[in-house]
Amino acid sequence: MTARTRIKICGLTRREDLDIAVTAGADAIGLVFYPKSPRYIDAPRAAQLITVLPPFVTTVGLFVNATAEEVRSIVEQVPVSLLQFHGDETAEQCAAIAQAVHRPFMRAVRMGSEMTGEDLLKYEQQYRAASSLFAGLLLDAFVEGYGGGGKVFDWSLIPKELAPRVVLSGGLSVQNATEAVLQVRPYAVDISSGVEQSKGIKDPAKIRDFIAAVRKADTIPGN
Ligand SMILES: O=C(O)c1ccccc1NCC(=O)[C@H](O)[C@H](O)COP(=O)(O)O
Repeated sequence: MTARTRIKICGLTRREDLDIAVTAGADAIGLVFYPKSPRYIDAPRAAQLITVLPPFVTTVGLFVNATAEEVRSIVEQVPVSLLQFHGDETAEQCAAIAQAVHRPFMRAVRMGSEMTGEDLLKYEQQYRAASSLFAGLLLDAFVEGYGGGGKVFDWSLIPKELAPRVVLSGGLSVQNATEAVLQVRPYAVDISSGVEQSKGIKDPAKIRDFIAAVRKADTIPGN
């Protein structure tokens, strides 16, 4: 029996999309609190959206270069259980904000071509040393606008020893989901544009097909 790859569906803005994601088996949902994103959701709408969330689904609040006060204001209105820092925040800034709002956090890494496996291992070590609230790295492609770009990066950059601790993100889709899981065997996968009809509007069939493709990979023994 292979491990069950966790699944995060990011950039949700509508209740019908959240219902579909949860029913299809998503383990986490991502709410983008970055005003410049086409998937941006404000705190009142986010709070309303997740009132229907059942237990055992992680709510991830996504921030880009937000201040501690901005994060605190959101967390006071929206019961997010995990923070995702997706901007240029330092380890110390992530640690301080996470500590201030008493939430664990993921650090998104924008995987430019110069990033090496060694760099990733050092990065993880640096964040673990900075905070006991550090929950892991989310590896995303390097795109303009910080994220949600629908672009894949070179998965071979991910050290085998690190793979079981990372969230693989960036340009995942129904078409490449099985291949991504079989090649990387990540702890989790994260997707946004690959399951959309348009930015911020998810596609029910793509969500269901993506989750099915990940589940199919989980049944295939291998590396
Ligand atoms: O989703 C966005 O619009 C976004 C904007 C700015 C920073 C981060 C953003 N999304 C973060 C995510 O975790 C996305 O799921 C991740 O970048 C992957 O997106 P995609 O390549 O579209 O699957």
